[in-house]
Amino acid sequence: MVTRNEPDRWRDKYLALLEQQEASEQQVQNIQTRLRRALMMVSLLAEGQDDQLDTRLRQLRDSLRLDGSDTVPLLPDTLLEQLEQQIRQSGEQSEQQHQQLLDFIDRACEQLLQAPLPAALKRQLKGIRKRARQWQGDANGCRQQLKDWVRFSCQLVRPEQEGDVAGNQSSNEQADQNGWLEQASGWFGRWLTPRPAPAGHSQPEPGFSRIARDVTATLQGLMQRLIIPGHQQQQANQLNQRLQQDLNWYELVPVLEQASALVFACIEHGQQGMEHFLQSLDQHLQRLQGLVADSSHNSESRVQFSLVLNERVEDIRSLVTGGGDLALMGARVQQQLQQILLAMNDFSEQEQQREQYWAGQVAQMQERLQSLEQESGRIRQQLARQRHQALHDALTGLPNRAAWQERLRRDWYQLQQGHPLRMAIADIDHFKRFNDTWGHQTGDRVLQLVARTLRQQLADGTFLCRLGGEEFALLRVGGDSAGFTEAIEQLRAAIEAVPWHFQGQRVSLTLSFGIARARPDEQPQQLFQRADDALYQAKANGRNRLMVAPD
Ligand SMILES: Nc1nc2c(ncn2[C@@H]2O[C@H](COP(=O)(O)OP(=O)(O)OP(=O)(O)O)[C@@H](O)[C@H]2O)c(=O)[nH]1
Repeated sequence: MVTRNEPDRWRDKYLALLEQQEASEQQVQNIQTRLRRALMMVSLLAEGQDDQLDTRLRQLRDSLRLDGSDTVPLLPDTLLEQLEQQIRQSGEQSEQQHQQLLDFIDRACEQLLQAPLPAALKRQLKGIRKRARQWQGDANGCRQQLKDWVRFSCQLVRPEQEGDVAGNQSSNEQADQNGWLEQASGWFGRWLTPRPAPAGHSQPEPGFSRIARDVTATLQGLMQRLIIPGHQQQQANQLNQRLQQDLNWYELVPVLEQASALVFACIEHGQQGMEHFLQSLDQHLQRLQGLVADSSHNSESRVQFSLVLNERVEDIRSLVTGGGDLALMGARVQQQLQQILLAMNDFSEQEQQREQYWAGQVAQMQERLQSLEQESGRIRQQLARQRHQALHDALTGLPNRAAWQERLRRDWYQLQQGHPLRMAIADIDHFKRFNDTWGHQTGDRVLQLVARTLRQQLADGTFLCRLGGEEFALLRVGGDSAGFTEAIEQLRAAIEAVPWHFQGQRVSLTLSFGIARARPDEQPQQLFQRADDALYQAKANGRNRLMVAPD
């Protein structure tokens, strides 16, 4: 067996160790290279979170690249410390940002839940909000939450690309949601999607110009509902024509301006009309107020109504002059008019009741008046009858001595006025013999026949009465003495000419007369006395004659 010497053995051992060292160095080199690459990649991965951190990472990468050797780079302590501090701060900031993001999603969900969204979308929103609260402090959860939120937002904008947004929702809910989404996504979609540039424009037309169709439809609806005054009609027609054409976004602003000007003009016109109406209403109410005030002196209800009307009219006047919101003003005026109507109804009812009461009173009064009239007529007739009886002789029907006195007073007044007055007293000759011969009743009958004959013969204007017994008296105002004497003579002759018969016997019946003309300076009894004296003379001279007293 060959044995190696000691030097060879140590040389072989050295060479083996050298190879082993070279292999180890190579391995370290490989590890360093891999570590450097890993560090580079990690620093690149960590970039983009914070500006200061990015700066430190760039410095780190520069340091890693600096020597270009395969040796381990010498990283400055300060850089490592700064990097460490920066990473700590960045972590805290990242946590804060995640928290803010979750808070924001939470608030946004809260606000969107107030919107009239379909039930399925609301459920989805509630899920997002719930998870946002669960995943606080969890970066992965935060990212997941952000993803959910973005997906939900995409559904609002383009649901057709996201498929079934509500999962197991009912067909009704689906229809409801689709309707809403169609409207919402259509609007957002049109807003966000640009259209090719119109001819003559280099820029594509912004997507929001598509909402011009919605604006046009809305404006057309508005135009149909507007009450357009005559002087604005032309402007309205022009606007309608523009709206019928396809508007582009360049025209949108001027059309909106024109529409708003028209709306303001219509509102202003309506307001002026309303103010004019209110003013004329005020004038009418004032007149009504005046009428009621004029007739409100005697009736409590009228005074009350006048007060109410005053108050309401003042309210309306302050509304009219106060301006303010037109609709509110109109509503208040209507309210005041309602109050006036109620007051008028009350007033009218009270007036009706009052009129009914007074109509009843008037009817009663009329009834009483009628019965009073009948009563007074009856009394009048009775009085007339009594007066007639008081002033007439019951046997002959001629006026009596009382009537004679009354007539003499009246005619005496005529005498004092300058009219001549004449008197005649007549007495039946030997009347006593009628009573004595044929009885008292025959005497009465003689008195009646004489009275009737005298009355028949007497001319108008001569007053005849029975003074009592068989004595009659006559009075005449005016005329002359000869005429009066002749008239008396005719009476005498007429009585004498009557062929009187009593119990088959022809009987002579005559009258004697005494005549006198009144003197202005004498009294009625003096005139009577002179006439009576003349009668006495006639009797004394043989009866059946007349005697005239000297004037
Ligand atoms: N039947 C009747 N007789 C009456 C009435 N009033 C008076 N006498 C009567 O008339 C009569 C009047 O008579 P005298 O005064 O004497 O006069 P005379 O008989 O008319 O005679 P002379 O006058 O002188 O011509 C009396 O007998 C009375 O009773 C009466 O109303 N009826």
